[in-house]
Amino acid sequence: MTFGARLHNLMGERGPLCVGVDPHPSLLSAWGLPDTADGLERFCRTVVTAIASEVAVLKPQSAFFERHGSAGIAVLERLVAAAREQGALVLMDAKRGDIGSTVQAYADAYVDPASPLCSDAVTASPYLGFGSLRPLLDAAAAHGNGVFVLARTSNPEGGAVQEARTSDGRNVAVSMLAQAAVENAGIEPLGSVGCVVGATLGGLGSLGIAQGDLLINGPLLAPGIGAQGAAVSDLPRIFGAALPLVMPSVSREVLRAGPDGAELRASTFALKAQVNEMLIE
Ligand SMILES: O=C(O)c1cc(=O)[nH]c(=O)n1[C@@H]1O[C@H](COP(=O)(O)O)[C@@H](O)[C@H]1O
Repeated sequence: MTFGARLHNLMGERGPLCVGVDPHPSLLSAWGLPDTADGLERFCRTVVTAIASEVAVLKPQSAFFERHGSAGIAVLERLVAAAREQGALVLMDAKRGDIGSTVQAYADAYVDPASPLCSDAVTASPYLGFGSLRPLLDAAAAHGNGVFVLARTSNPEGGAVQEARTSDGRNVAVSMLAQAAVENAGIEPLGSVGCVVGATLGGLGSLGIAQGDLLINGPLLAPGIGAQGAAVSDLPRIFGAALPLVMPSVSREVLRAGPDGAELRASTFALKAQVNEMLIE
């Protein structure tokens, strides 16, 4: 089954909330854990036990594992396996991008089942050109996995690049959305090439993005809720008719509830309820 189909089904069963696994040093400390690979392992075990059977997608942020070197990567490998055992899809937040020949190696690492880091999907930066991601898009499709391409990121600096105009007059973010839509054209029930559009953006009009540009027939990852200042209630204004494609993504706002597993679960349920309510309205 394709990633898009698996995600579509699971979003229907569990709701669209994606929880990010971002073991910041400050969070490890707040949880009473050491800033070591062992601390990381215990952090991940708690998160998986508490919520991996409740959310559609867990999104580990690779950087927080990489900073612990090979021992951290080993923890990440175990996290991927444990989360999937609980039925969650894993979106590896690695934001990789390079020339095509190197992107092939990232494809081997993140979307090929022969790799211990293979995930259901991976985030990718298209800022060496959308076409440079071709080996990753092709490998993901061949293995039934997905790719999330950065379009308009949640950080304030993103606009300087992503709102720049391309030679055809569209802005860069819209051009990325349009190219993702081409990849997903005609695929039922949902394509496997997602885009990232921050939940922090206020109104799209001022960004040169029309709501119709968001109808890419693929998932829209919307980070920025909680710690970056956006709220679930901002989503309808930003996404409008594209709301059914949106996966709101939250890391610190949920993780702060730890280390108690029951509180972590309660914080996740509270956010899931907010998201479901917003979808019904
Ligand atoms: O690809 C992402 O997930 C991402 C894209 C983006 O535009 N903004 C963004 O914050 N993220 C990631 O989403 C997570 C946000 O974490 P919190 O701000 O703690 O919820 C981090 O891991 C970011 O790297």
